[in-house]
Amino acid sequence: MTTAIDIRGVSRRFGRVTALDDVSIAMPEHSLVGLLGRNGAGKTTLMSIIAGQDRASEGRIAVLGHTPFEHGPTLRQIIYVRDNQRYPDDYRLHHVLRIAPAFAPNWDADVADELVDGLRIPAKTPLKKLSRGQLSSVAIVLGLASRAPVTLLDEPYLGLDVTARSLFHTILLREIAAQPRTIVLSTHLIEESASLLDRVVILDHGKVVVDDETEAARDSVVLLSGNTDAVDRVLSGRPVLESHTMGAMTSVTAAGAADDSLRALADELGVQVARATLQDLVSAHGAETPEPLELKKAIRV
Ligand SMILES: Nc1ncnc2c1ncn2[C@@H]1O[C@H](COP(=O)(O)OP(=O)(O)OP(=O)(O)O)[C@@H](O)[C@H]1O
Repeated sequence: MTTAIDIRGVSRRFGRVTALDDVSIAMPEHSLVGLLGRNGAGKTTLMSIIAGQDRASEGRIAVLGHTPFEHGPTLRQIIYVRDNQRYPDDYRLHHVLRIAPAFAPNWDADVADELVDGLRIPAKTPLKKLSRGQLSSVAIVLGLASRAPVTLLDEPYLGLDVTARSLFHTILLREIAAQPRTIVLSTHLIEESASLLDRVVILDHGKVVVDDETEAARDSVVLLSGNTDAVDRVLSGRPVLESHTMGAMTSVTAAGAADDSLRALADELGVQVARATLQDLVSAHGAETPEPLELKKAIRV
């Protein structure tokens, strides 16, 4: 498996803020990677470095074998569309569509036209007057019609209506099949994009806390719910990432797979065992460290 984006020991500091802290990730070629995590986790900072628009304070990065920063041939292989893309004041859609092919050697005008129609982007309105969702639609046109070998989509769903999101998914999947590419997609609409993602990277406080295939990542934790004492017994010392207690009942997201012995004990004690959704996983890794259940029980007494 070839690595398209190779990130080794990357840190990025802004004054006293450490936005990325010793990040190492190998993103395989032609995979669709979800870059997930809480607000401020470091997703945009990492995308900017992959896109060659920013430099790491430490560490190194290779995109298709080269450091992207100020390396023209590599930059031409990358499209980066971000949530706050800015355009000159007088720009309308046709300006962007005319200029884009100069920056995107694989530009496909038919894909662009199909998206412009389907997403109902107004042609005559200055871009600075477009609604939030319409601006996201322009970014999606650029992101998909560029057919760039490395496509970075930062929050592509912001403000998009449900029909537009569905069209984006359909064309994204069709486009990947027609011309495979490595895609990094950052979003907070996790369940909506979960079925698209081959892999997930979850950042928290600038560190990688999950980097795995999506299904394996979901199986790296287990959800338990039931009587607090019974849940505590089933946990048998497993680390708890997130917990909620209401009265005598507790639900937890705990580290580790749901093996046979856990299931047997849970069954015996009347504790429910469930598989985590991707959203459960992201939420758990972004949660503050919960108090031990022992302490919760003590407080209740
Ligand atoms: N230019 C900058 N100067 C100072 N701090 C910055 C700068 N850019 C980012 N940061 C800080 O770095 C951290 C990571 O920010 P980043 O934008 O990468 O997060 P994010 O995961 O994309 O968040 P969100 O989901 O809210 O978009 C935050 O604490 C942010 O305030």
